[in-house]
Amino acid sequence: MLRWLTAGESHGPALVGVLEGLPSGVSVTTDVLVAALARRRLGYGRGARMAFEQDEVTVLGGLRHGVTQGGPFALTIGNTEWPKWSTVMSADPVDPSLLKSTGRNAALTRPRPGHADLVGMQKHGFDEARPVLERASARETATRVALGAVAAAFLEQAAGIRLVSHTVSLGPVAVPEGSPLPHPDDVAALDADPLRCHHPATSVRMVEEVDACHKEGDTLGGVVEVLAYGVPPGLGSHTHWDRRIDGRLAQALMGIQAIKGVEVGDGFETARRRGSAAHDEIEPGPDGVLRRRTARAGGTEGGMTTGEVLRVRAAMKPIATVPRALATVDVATGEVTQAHHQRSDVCAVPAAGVVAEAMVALVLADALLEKFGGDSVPETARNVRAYLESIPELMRTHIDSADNPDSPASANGA
Ligand SMILES: Cc1cc2nc3c(=O)[nH]c(=O)nc-3n(C[C@H](O)[C@H](O)[C@H](O)COP(=O)(O)O)c2cc1C
Ligand SMILES: C=C(O[C@@H]1CC(C(=O)O)=C[C@@H](OP(=O)(O)O)[C@H]1O)C(=O)O
Repeated sequence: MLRWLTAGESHGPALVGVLEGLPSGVSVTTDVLVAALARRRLGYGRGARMAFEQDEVTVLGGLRHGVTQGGPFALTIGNTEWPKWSTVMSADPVDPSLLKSTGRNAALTRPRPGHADLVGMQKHGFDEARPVLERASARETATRVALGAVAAAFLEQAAGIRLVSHTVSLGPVAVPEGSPLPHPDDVAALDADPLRCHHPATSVRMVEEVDACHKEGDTLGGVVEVLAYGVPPGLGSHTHWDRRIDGRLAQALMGIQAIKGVEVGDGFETARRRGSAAHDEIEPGPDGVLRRRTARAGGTEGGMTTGEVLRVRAAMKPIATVPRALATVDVATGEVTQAHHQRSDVCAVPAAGVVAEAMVALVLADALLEKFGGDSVPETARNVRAYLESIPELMRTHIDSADNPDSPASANGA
């Protein structure tokens, strides 16, 4: 079992992450984590903070000379803005006069609709939103991306699984249905695109949409898709609700700030189809192993991966801190007013794609370890191979691997 925990506030000294249950022998370096974090900061429409703050990664445990040791992997990501916040966010009590002098101490009593402010204050008995928003903030997703990069390294090294994510829609602008899916080799090109969109003409329209929104003091949401190639059949289980891989992916994706919907494969569209047009018919492939004619299910059946490309989508609502501030009530005075707003992202959909990719990596790494175990990468890899070879010949299915999604060579057991 793989477990991960994060701690830390948006304007605290650092974020903290622990990944426990990872085998030894995963090759990963601080540079890999830094590169993963840089990807999360990309994307057109992000606010001022992304430009001036850096992610300072320090690995504190579980890694030696670039190879995991089998113990908990622990890291911190320093908030370089900390010196400006060290009084407001001090762990220990501070002199109130000192607090006043920071200029950052105005009580946040005008909760933002769509953010955690009001309900967080109610729930915890706080009289302002600062302690709520500090932890509700998606700054925390930096930690998940760093831990996800370790999980992704394990997936690739133990089982040849590779991931890629992209933006499929932004507000009303969507990639046309039937457009080619990105491949993991496209990650660099996707990261270079302002919206992490695989369809250049749509990306241009998305940039225009962000600009229009920005001009009008508004914000945007959108939909991201994560693809995992090379996933063996049988991760997850049909036997119990909380073992289902689709359920676990949905929980992980819905656990990202602002994600309000998850689809596996064609998702809601599938519900509009007849059964004859909804499922993936099975046929003998030219290479003698079974294939599915279509990829509507998104690589899962019965709560288990099928060997097809795993395809999941997450829908992000528009950013809650709307510059053209939304109506609210000052909970200190009862006055009808506008929500507090200093700065915010117009749109963070490209970043959400990178976070979603990290969450899928963590869930798949957990499921891979559950099925195959292994205290070291070679042991897990050996178990994966032995399992694939054990599947009777007439039952073997093609695995859509990143090396060759349609090649008979990537059929399991071959
Ligand atoms: C990468 C990322 C960046 C975000 N940036 C902002 C932001 O700048 N301003 C904001 O109000 N919300 C932002 N959000 C969304 C809030 O964190 C989220 O709406 C809030 O935590 C409330 O949770 P909920 O949307 O799940 O209800 C961002 C979310 C993500 C995933
Ligand atoms: C700092 C990050 O994202 C933040 C997420 C966020 C929110 O409300 O979720 C609000 C903004 O922070 P602030 O209110 O301080 O400007 C974003 O910048 C990050 O992703 O690293």
